[in-house]
Amino acid sequence: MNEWINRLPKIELHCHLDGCVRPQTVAEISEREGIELSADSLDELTSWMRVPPSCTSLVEYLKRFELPLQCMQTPYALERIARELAEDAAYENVKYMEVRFAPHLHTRQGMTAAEVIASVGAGLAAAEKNADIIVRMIVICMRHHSVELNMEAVRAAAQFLSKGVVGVDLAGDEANYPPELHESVFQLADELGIPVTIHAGEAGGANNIRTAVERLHARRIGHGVRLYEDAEVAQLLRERNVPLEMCVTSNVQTKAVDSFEKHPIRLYLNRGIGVTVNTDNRTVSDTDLTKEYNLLSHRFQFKAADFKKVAVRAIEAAFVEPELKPQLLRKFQEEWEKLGI
Ligand SMILES: O=c1[nH]cnc2c1ncn2[C@@H]1O[C@H](CO)[C@@H](O)[C@H]1O
Ligand SMILES: [Zn+2]
Repeated sequence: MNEWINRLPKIELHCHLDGCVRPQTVAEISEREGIELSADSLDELTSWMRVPPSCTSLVEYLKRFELPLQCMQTPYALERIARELAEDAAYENVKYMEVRFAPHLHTRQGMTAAEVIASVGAGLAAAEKNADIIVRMIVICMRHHSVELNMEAVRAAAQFLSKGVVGVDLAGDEANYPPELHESVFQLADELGIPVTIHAGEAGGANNIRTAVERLHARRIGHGVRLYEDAEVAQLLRERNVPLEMCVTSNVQTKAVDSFEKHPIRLYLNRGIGVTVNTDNRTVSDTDLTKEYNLLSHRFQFKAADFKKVAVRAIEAAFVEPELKPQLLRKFQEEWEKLGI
């Protein structure tokens, strides 16, 4: 571990709320709400919430969200989990973060999508009061949900624009649900003026990245690991200035790449593709942003200049109110100066 990496100012654009729940919090909420969990100890619970080393696909990876979701069905739970995630990130020196979640995965006990968003927003706002961090929300549409339900999610997101929500996303099983199924959903998002990011090129090919940009209005791409398959799509991203939200540990676990050695993050950075560094899911992937930065330092020869470059790119690509960006950039510059980099 390098001490200076701990102290680097950080920014995260791709982080799922339900993939980042503290196991201890799941234990306490299940106790409080009388939810029966099939784990006898905190260690066992923690191992159920993490992806096993044997994971072979995104579909298998996605099964790990069922347990935390059982404990994310009330305003209390959502508010607390959101606050804790923002506090955990602030502790790592994350200065700006976008937290994403699918409102319709949290309606099992009768909450509406708007109530879900309001609860998460309240938790994030509480963390902002106590720590030096700005946090915004991205509303996720799920690939296996109907177009109608996803349109409802987009309309709910629109209600919270400039009240914490800054974008919408499409997530879930990419291999079985191609992006074009939800073209009309993101057409609506565009009409409502909501910025779009789309998970693509993770469990599907580079063609999904093209579809996301050309037909679903994506301004950023979640993962985009398989961009290397098609030089024309890479050129499209450069021309339109569309960056990738890369999550190296998660990408190896879901087998978007076979191994760390084969991960293209360094290649993309060298070739002028916009690269940002993210965790995806802190608990499910057993990581945090500091671990990801250390991984990049040790396995991908990331130096201070590279970390600065990805941070500047992430500030540019952030969906936050544009007037906050100069202030954010200044904060990063001050911290870099303190570190002498
Ligand atoms: O890397 C990913 N790729 C695709 N879908 C994901 C990934 N991580 C999480 N989710 C999905 O997004 C939902 C809402 O947060 C999670 O429940 C999970 O199903
Ligand atoms: Zn993701």
